[in-house]
Amino acid sequence: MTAGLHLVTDERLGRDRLLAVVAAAAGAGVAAVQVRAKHATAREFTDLVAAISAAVAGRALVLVNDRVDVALAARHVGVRVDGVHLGQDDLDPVVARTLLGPDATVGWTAHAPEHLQAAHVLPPGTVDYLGVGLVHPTTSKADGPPVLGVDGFGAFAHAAPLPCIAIGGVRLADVPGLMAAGAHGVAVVSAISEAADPGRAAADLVAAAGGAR
Ligand SMILES: Cc1ncc(COP(=O)(O)OP(=O)(O)O)c(N)n1
Ligand SMILES: Cc1nc(C(=O)O)sc1CCOP(=O)(O)O
Ligand SMILES: [Mg+2]
Repeated sequence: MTAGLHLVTDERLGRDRLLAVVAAAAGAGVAAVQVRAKHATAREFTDLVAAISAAVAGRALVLVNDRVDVALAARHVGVRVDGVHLGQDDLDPVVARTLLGPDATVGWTAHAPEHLQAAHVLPPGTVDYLGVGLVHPTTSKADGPPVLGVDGFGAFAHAAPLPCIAIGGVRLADVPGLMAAGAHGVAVVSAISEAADPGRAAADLVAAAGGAR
């Protein structure tokens, strides 16, 4: 179930703080934890996915950012991994779906009209949701896509053939407007990871994004 709140892990955090944030967010009812580690080796990334999956302890989906090979490797050694979130430069989602199987969750980034065209011609059942941003400027991703604003997100979501998760600078105050604009859910890094009480922040965001799973 991909609706609701997604926590995307913050690569700026040390490992102990990161695992504490993930555990608190899972306890607060996030729908998914997406493991994002742009500078890790395949082995480091697989180890991190294992540690995060243990911290989640079955309370949320565990998704791997970018790397189908890492998702498969973690599964191979017995780690619960539910799927992947792929960008436009990552493995083709049709191939990812074939490799991961029909029960996996596959998310895909879309932020331009041509990405919507590509989503429209996907075989049914290939991608579960689209990640759409930026809603607002972000400090969590260098060279992010253009800012859409809440209204721009809503227009994009209404033209999309799949449920859309809003991402990029999303704060608690944005969530009601995004949900009203047609969001299937929201994804955040900073709004949880930078909070003084990540569990409280996650619980408030979960409630605003439609409640616990
Ligand atoms: C939910 C969600 N939406 C979009 C993204 C961005 O993915 P991508 O374009 O692959 O960029 P990186 O995260 O890999 O830098 C996302 N991660 N999650
Ligand atoms: C990883 C990522 N992808 C984005 C996109 O729009 O493609 S925005 C983003 C980071 C979002 O972090 P924060 O909640 O701290 O703004
Ligand atoms: Mg990516």
